[in-house]
This record gives sequence, C-alpha cells and structure tokens, in this order.
Amino acid sequence: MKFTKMHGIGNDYVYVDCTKKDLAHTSEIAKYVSDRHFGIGSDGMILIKSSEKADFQMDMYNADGSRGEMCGNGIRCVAKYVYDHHLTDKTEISIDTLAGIKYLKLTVENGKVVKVRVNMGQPILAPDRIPVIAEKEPVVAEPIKVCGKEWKMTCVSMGNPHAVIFIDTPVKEFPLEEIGPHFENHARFPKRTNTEFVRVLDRQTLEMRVWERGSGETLACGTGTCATVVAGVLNGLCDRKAVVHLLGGDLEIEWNEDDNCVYMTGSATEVFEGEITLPEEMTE
Ligand SMILES: N[C@H](CCC[C@H](N)C(=O)O)C(=O)O
Repeated sequence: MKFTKMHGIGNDYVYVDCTKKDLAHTSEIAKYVSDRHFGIGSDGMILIKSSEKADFQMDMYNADGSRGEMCGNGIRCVAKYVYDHHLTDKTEISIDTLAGIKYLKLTVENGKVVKVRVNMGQPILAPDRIPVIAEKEPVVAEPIKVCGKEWKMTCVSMGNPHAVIFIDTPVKEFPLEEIGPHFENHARFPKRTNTEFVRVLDRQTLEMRVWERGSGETLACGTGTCATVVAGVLNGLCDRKAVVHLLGGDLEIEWNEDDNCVYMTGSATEVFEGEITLPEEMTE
C-alpha cells in the first residue's frame, strides 16, 4: 500500500490516496501502520477520498483503529496533499468529514501549501451531543472525580468529544500518562473523550498538552485546541482570539462572535512517501 507520511505540528498520520481506489479492512490497517515498532509509526491513518458533496472527503482513524469524527491537524494535511499532488489547483476547498463539510483557505509559497486556515464549524455544547453525562448546558467547570481527585472540566465537541481541564502548573510537569487514560475511558463519556490540560499564560496565550481518544498523548490536537479556546472563553479566562502553544508547535484560534464558528490556522508538512506490504488478511 502506497502512503504519504505527513504531520500537523507533530500530530502525524499515514495518508492514503483513495481517490481512485477504496481501501478495505481500514480499522485493522490503521492499527497496523500506526505501530511505532512493527508498522510505519503514526498517531493514526487518514484516507483521502473523492466526494459528491464537497471537493474531497477525509476518513480519519486513530492509532487503536477507532474512527474519529474530525481531525484538525489532519484536515490541514489533506488540503496540502490534494494541492501539492495536483488533485486540485484551488486555494479555497471544501472537505467532507463525519463532522460535516469543512471549508479551508490554503496559503501557497513556491507552488506548495505552507499554511491552512480551517473553518472548524460551531462548537457543540449540549451534553447529549458531546456526549458527556452532565446536568447543565453548557458543561463549564463541572466537577468530575478521576484518580481519587476532583477536577473541574469544561466539555466541548468540535464533532468529536473534548474535556478541557485548566491547571496552574506548567503543562510539561503534568502526569499526563497517569491521568489521561482515566479521563479517556471514564463512564461519563459514552464515546470516550479527548482530554486537554491547559495553562493560561495571558488572555491571548495558552499552553496545552492532550491525551487523545484512541491515540494517547500526541504532540498536538487541532480539534482539542479549538475546544480549549472555546472553554477558555466560557470560563472567562481568555479572549476569543488566542495562540495556543502545543508540544509540536503553535495554532492560532479564533472563535468568531458573528458566525459562532471556530477558525484554526496552522502549518502542514509532508515528510516522506513510501510503500508498505500489508499482512495478507488485510488485503483480501
Ligand atoms: N483522537 C481524536 C481524533 C483526532 C483529533 C486530533 N488529532 C486533531 O487534530 O483534531 C478523536 O478520536 O476524536
């Protein structure tokens, strides 16, 4: 199977061009190629497909083979792939996802995409649509018991579920490996959850680390960064326009007051192309 390895500020995926030929056994293949010792090594796999409803379609799988509804860093790379590999010459494109059609603006330098601005759509705050088990809407600074401690979580969906936790210590010092899995699999999240641990540096600057549903810690999470700024505004901790520092780099986020949409701007990088021989049972 031919693939292209790309990342959005360190959130790396194996991209497969399925515009001409579909792929079967996708969940098993995603798990196989994501393994950083026995496979290619990635946070998951993303299929690029043709679409009737939009210019292209993105199918996203986490490293455990589970399907994600949306992937912010991934969709920027899909945009880069289709432009750089001449599947389109448009610099404003639409990509259909399980979270609806997203609209993207590409910045091109020397014939290659260097930056992408994505309209990530409106945040979803109703508990039953996130989904999270909670009484009030929106779910802001809601107590939750995890690992014997009470945390205050703010829950936002960007098509996929996020629990945002504000902390006062440097995020690099946070015991993410120990705490993250207990949020991911907590009973109050019927579809599991992505969890962001965030420190506010000032009203326009935050730092964040993330434990992703289905992939564990990643160097960045685009949907999670959008959820983080929405949660910051709901808690009165930041402005609607902010830069978020992640381990893999920065994203610029704006939760626009007029259209209620969240805009995310960031880079997309192609690292290498390759070919992998899949186990026979994944090719039948
Ligand atoms: N793990 C996420 C999908 C990937 C999201 C993240 N990598 C991003 O850039 O938005 C989920 O299961 O909802």
